Amino acid sequence: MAGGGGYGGASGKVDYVFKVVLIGDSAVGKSQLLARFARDEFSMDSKATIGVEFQTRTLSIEQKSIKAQIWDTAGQERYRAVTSAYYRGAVGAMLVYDMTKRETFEHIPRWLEELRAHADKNIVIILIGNKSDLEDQRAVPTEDAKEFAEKEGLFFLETSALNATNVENSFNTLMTQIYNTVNKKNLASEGDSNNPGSLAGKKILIPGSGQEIPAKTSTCCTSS
Ligand SMILES: Nc1nc2c(ncn2[C@@H]2O[C@H](COP(=O)(O)OP(=O)(O)OP(=O)(O)O)[C@@H](O)[C@H]2O)c(=O)[nH]1
Repeated sequence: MAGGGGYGGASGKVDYVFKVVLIGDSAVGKSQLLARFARDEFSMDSKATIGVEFQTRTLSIEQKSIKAQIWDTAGQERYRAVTSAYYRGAVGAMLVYDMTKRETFEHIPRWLEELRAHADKNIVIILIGNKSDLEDQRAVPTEDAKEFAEKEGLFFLETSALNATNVENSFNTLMTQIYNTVNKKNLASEGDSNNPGSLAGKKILIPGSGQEIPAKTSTCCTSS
């Protein structure tokens, strides 16, 4: 397991830590979306992920410092880590397919099923159609994905890790929605409890993350 610091958040206090998981078939671009978001990097000869890795980046949402802890695992079954451990504590998920490969979109319901079986029921989910730079090889019409996302109550965006289109936007959308959900938890009793698809006003359980954590005065190891 590898961890890392993201850019833009090296100092100062962190108000919240949100764990987000990336899931989807092998080679859809999960690792490269993470590399683009956490380090603003991209690699064409990206290796298949083995096991689990995570990276972090700190964002500012409504004057709060939010650390996104993004977990990436293998799409290939034989390299996958223990599923329930991967999902434990996750408050957000990116469900990724490759818009040039129809079967990766057709497998999305299976990934959603796994997610719903293992993750907190109030987890915020965004569906991502990656590789939008390859428009001439498109195999999944935007409308099909949009319709699916609406039916399942997911956010949806098409991205390109290669040219960075919508990568910031998709992580920001997810983190902002998680923040809003956590922020509104005190309104749970007034919330829309008749609508099971709605996260608004519902309490979200965040074991080990997402809670307000005390400000740190300093962290280790400044070199001079
Ligand atoms: N053209 C294009 N290629 C991409 C994009 N994102 C990723 N790729 C390429 O797609 C291949 C697979 O990307 P990865 O990020 O390793 O895929 P993954 O989903 O993490 O794969 P696993 O680790 O096996 O689950 C690599 O060759 C990437 O360079 C993109 O937005 N556009």
